[in-house]
Amino acid sequence: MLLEVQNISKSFGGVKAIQDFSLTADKGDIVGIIGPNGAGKTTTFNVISGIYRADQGKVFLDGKDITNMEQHQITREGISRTFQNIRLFKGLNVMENVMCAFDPRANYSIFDGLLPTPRRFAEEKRGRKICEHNLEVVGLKKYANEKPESLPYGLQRRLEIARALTCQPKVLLLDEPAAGLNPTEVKELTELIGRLCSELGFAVLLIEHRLELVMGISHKIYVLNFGKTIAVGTPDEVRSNPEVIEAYLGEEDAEC
Ligand SMILES: Nc1ncnc2c1ncn2[C@@H]1O[C@H](COP(=O)(O)OP(=O)(O)OP(=O)(O)O)[C@@H](O)[C@H]1O
Repeated sequence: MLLEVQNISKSFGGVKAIQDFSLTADKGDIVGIIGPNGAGKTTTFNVISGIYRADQGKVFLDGKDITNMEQHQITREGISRTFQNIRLFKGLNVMENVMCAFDPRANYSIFDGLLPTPRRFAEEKRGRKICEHNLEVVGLKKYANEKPESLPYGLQRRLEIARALTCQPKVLLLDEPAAGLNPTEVKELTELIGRLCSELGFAVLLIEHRLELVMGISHKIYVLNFGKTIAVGTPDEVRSNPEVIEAYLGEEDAEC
C-alpha cells in the first residue's frame, strides 16, 4: 500500500478535530475526503503532511513510518500538497514560483550554493527543465514569465499543482482545489487531476466541497462528520448511505 493512515486522532483543547481516522491509498487512486465545515478534513492533511503532530496513530508511506518526521522530510519522502487558500509568491513570476519547489538532490554542497560552480549550473539547468515540463503538463508554459496574480484564478490553482508536482510526489494532497472556480474551470481541473493521476501514477487525496468534482473523479470517498468517519465507499455507495445523507448530503442532495 502506498499510503496508510492508521487510527489518527488530533485534538485542539477540547475539540476532537479527528478521531481514530484511518485511510489507505494506492498508486493511481483518487481518494475523496468530504464532510461539512469543521468535520476535520484539513486536519487530516495537516497531520499527514507533518504540519501537526498526531496525538495518536501512525502514517506510513511506502511502508515507511513518517508519523514523526518534519514537514520538509515528509515532502522529500514524497508527499506534497496544495492549500485551501492559494499560496503563491507575488514577487516572483510563474516559473520562479515553481522553481522554489525544486529540491536539488544531487551532491549540492554549501559551496555550490554560494559560488557559481559547474555543479550548481548543472543542477539549476536540471531544475529548470523539470519545472518547464511541469508547467507544460498543467498547461501554463506560455505564462512562465507572467506574475501569478495576473492569471485567472483557475490558472493560479494549476500553478499550485505544478509547484506541488515539482516536489516529485508519490502522494498529492489537494485541499479544495476547485474553490472559487467557475464551472468550466472545475471541469478542466477535474480532467487535469484524472490525467495526472493516471499518467504519473501517484495517489491523489482530494478534499472538496464541490461534490460534482469529487463524486465524478474519486475511486473511493471518506466522509467525516465532527471528526469521525461516518462512511467509506465508492461515490455510489456514499451517495446512498443514509447516515451521509442525513449528516452532510441532505441539504445538498440536489447537487449530487
Ligand atoms: N489550529 C487549530 N486550533 C484550534 N482548532 C482547530 C485548529 N485547526 C482546526 N481546528 C478545529 O478542528 C476542527 C476541524 O477543523 P478542520 O479545519 O480540519 O475542518 P474541515 O473539515 O477542513 O473544515 P472546512 O471544510 O471548513 O475547511 C474545527 O472545529 C476547527 O475549528
